[in-house]
Amino acid sequence: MLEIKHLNKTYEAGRPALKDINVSIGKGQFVVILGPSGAGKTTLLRSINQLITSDSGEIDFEDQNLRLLNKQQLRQKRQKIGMIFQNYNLVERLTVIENVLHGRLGQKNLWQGMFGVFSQTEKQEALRLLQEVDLQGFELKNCSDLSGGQKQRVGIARALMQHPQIILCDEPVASLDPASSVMVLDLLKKLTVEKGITCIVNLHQVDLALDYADQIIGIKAGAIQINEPKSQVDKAMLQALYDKES
Ligand SMILES: Nc1ncnc2c1ncn2[C@@H]1O[C@H](COP(=O)(O)OP(=O)(O)OP(=O)(O)O)[C@@H](O)[C@H]1O
Repeated sequence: MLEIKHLNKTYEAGRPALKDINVSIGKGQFVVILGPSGAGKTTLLRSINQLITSDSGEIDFEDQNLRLLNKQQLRQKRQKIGMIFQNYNLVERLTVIENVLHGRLGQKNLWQGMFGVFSQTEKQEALRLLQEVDLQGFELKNCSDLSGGQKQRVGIARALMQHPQIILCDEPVASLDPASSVMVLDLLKKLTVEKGITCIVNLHQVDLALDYADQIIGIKAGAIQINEPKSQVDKAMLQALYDKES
């Protein structure tokens, strides 16, 4: 469902951050991107929905190369690609339900967006999604009053409000304690299994990658070093990925 072909990216005056990346990702897969700090994980993830502009190559989704779309076309495709972030990217002064409804902003015109015009159906869906992420009763709390794990679950509900086919997760558990990390990753895994949503997840924790991934992409110095189903990934491959010498 997502094909990345010959993708390259060099930041201004830097060495290449992505070098000829070729990856194929199937529907409903839980894909973990691993690699040392500075390897290019965030650049790869954010290049998929064009938050970072790559230099060449293809990102094929629904038979279209996302790199070649105009603004309007890209806006439509981005609706199908949700994103969650290490720092949650919520509007802290707004309530939980308002933040979830923001997942629909991409489908609103400027006027509707500015005045927060949401239908009864959308509000009911937001309530249902908050139940799904186990946050019933929190609807009217301000996001600033939530724990990190709760904030990340609001972020997931907001992404689901878009009806995404893919969710990009940029270090979603890096700021969370172990119990909250498991809760968030369990939830993401459930989305892949039960809804067929593809989750592409940058992680620093190899143990969690091995617990949750269907496919592991290992990236080092901007190049793919591992691209395998988890069952094919062994300790030596992971050691080499993080080894400074190899
Ligand atoms: N905006 C930028 N301008 C210039 N160079 C950048 C920029 N963002 C990233 N880089 C460089 O690109 C390379 C890849 O960075 P990236 O953030 O993608 O790595 P990463 O694997 O996500 O790292 P980490 O695990 O530390 O978050 C690094 O050498 C980094 O310094």
